[in-house]
Amino acid sequence: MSAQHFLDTLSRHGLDEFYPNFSTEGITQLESFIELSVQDYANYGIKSADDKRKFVALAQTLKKEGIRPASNEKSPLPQKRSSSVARLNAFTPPEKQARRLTLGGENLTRSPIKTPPSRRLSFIPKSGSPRKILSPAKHSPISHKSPSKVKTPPRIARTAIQIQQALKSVSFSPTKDKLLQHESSSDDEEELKKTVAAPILDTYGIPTASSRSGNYSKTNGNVNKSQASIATSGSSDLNQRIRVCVRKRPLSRREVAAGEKDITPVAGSRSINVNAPKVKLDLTRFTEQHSFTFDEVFDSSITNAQIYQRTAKPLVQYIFTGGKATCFAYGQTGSGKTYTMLDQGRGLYVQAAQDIFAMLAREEYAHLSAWVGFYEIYQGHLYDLLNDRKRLIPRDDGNNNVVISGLKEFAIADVDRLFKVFDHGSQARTTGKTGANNNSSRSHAVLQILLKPKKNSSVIAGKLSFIDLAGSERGADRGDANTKTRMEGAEINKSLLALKECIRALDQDSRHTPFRGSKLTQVLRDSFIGNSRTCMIATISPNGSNSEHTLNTLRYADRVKELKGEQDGGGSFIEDDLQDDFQVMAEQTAGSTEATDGTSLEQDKTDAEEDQVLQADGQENIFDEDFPQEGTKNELLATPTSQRIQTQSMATPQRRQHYLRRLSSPTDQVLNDLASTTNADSSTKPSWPYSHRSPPLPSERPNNDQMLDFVKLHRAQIREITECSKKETKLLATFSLGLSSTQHYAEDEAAANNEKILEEFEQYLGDLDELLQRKVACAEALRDKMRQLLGDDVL
Ligand SMILES: Nc1ncnc2c1ncn2[C@@H]1O[C@H](COP(=O)(O)OP(=O)(O)OP(=O)(O)O)[C@@H](O)[C@H]1O
Repeated sequence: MSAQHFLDTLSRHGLDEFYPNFSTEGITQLESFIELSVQDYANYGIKSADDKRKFVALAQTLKKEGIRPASNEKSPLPQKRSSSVARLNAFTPPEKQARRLTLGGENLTRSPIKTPPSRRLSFIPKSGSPRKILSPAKHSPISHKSPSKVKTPPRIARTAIQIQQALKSVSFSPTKDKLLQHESSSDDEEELKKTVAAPILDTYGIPTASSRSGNYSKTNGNVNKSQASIATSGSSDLNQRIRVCVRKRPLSRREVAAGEKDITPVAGSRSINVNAPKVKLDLTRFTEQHSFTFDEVFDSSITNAQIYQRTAKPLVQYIFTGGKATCFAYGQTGSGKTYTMLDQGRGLYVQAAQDIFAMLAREEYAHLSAWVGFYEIYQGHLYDLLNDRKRLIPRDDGNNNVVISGLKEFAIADVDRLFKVFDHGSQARTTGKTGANNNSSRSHAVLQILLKPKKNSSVIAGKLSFIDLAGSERGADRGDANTKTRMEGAEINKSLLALKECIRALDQDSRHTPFRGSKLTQVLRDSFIGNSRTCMIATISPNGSNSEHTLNTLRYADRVKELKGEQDGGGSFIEDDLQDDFQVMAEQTAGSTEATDGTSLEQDKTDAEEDQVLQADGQENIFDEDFPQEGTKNELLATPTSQRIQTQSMATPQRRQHYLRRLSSPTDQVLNDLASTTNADSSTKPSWPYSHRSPPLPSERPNNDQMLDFVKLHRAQIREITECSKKETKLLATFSLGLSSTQHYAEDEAAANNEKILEEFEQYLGDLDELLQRKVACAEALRDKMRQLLGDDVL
């Protein structure tokens, strides 16, 4: 009986998730399996009574079917495993177990699990059957047609499926494959002998492809030719909710001059392999081969125009149906993110804009106009690239829409105008020189193209965002020399880590997704939930010295690919909101103690330090130019709230007065309104108490959905305001602590300290100002909505 048969049997009984546990211990055949006693099961991660029952039943059935225990001389089954191994299987996620299990000869020897060689070999089928390719449909992450019904198999099961695929397809013989050539050492016999190739591994380290020695060219790359024959050529659905593509850039001149080779052969239109050069401890070189499949893989010869057709174009069409779409590039520095997304003239945004304007020229969309906003996330803060790098604040409008308070948006009529606006913004973007890229983006840049009705520019009828993320690698790897660059790198990585956490949470259907972990994730939130489409383009460098980064990028992309389609906002987020409400209440109760807690004060300090307003570069004023025409005919409403904050300015005393009056006693206001309405016509009972005017027609009254929307918005704003209040309390506590400690200084020390405390005071006021602005923005958002519901003249 073969390992395949064992796995098939487990699958038939719904127990295939345990296969990695068995095979790790060398149990790959039914004959070995039936030797196990019930007590042994726990060692293989079979913990629940139900699972145990199933296994007992399975063993009995097998025995009845005539399966006999393996012969005694063969019985290398460990009677007792070391506790570390038991722990491994009990608590290690299956994909990790699988990874440990299948990292090829090299990694197995390093693994703490000492598996007898014969057992390891039993994992490999004898014959070299042709490799079967996962069908696109099976492998594609989410079908847009019925996302809620499509269930991605849980990782554990998926891993088993992958193993199954591997078992069906793997035709290598480790003994035969021991000596394979390394592409860079073809002329050197000695080197050749020292160089070995491990089987091809997928993301999780599972062998995936035929790696018989015959499939490897003696002189050249290991998998290129063999993989070409197994290429997955079918194209994937362009309209998936989350689409993940990979783009490989060509070798640069510098890399060619340094004798670097392309180690990332593309196999067909959906698969890519990475032949990562490795060195063993004894300095023997070998190649670790990985195989990945995505929705689409673009080889280095593919142009931006071709990529556009397969990535951003479907998103353009989607936003004309009223949706939100995001296209973002992720990858290490110098891998081509900016070139792909925001290259002036060739970037995807240019082609998208051309198509958008072509669509707007159609009669059916004549009522819409296009707007553009451009900002960056640098060191944890948002800066408006079209408005003198003004600090911006992201917030949630209560409908799972991310709104950037204060963002200046410009109406654009054609691509030329967009170029000009973009050009201006690009110059304001933070770039720098890193070890890997002379013109490296040190921030995440977000270019938004919005569709708005011409008659009401406060409504967003479609939104397409292009996000050029900052490089994903560690500062040390970039060869960053100075502290500033390293700090930038740290912040970039913090945000990308937060993004990863969110992706992981979504992937695991976690109850709570930590979108608030960073500004980047706050901004990207609506790309992953609700009525949205997202296309991620993972950019990779092809050369050997970047292989680790390339693998990291591809693994990251693979995670995104597996996001489930059920994350559609809706119910679960309402529940989240409620949960948050309770949390807020609990926190409010505990609020006072928190402020005096030493740990949180320490955190406050860090927060305050992090929040230092960065020196804005002296930018020329965009409004000096003859585009876009600012403020003409009130067309420049950014987000409804933000623009008003800017133009009407809370700073005017009247407005502040008005605002405070409203905030302080809404009930009085309402009662007065009510009284005046009642007095005006005592014979008519006021059916519309908030109104100064005659009651609206029934058709104008808010319906249930609108009221529900309002409640959601209100809840979101309360959350935001509460968060601000908490920060305010911390801010206050930190500052007052510092202030009171000055009283204990001797006179001479006090003078020196005064300077410091003054600085801190300014900082404190600056931070407070920002928090107050955020609160005001919340109140304004609510009022905007109220106006929308009740009419402008009501409030
Ligand atoms: N597909 C490609 N074809 C030709 N040249 C490319 C391609 N992709 C990138 N390049 C070149 O490689 C260099 C680095 O690209 P780019 O600046 O886009 O990298 P990046 O990933 O945005 O880096 P960073 O994160 O540091 O900003 C540029 O000179 C760019 O012109």
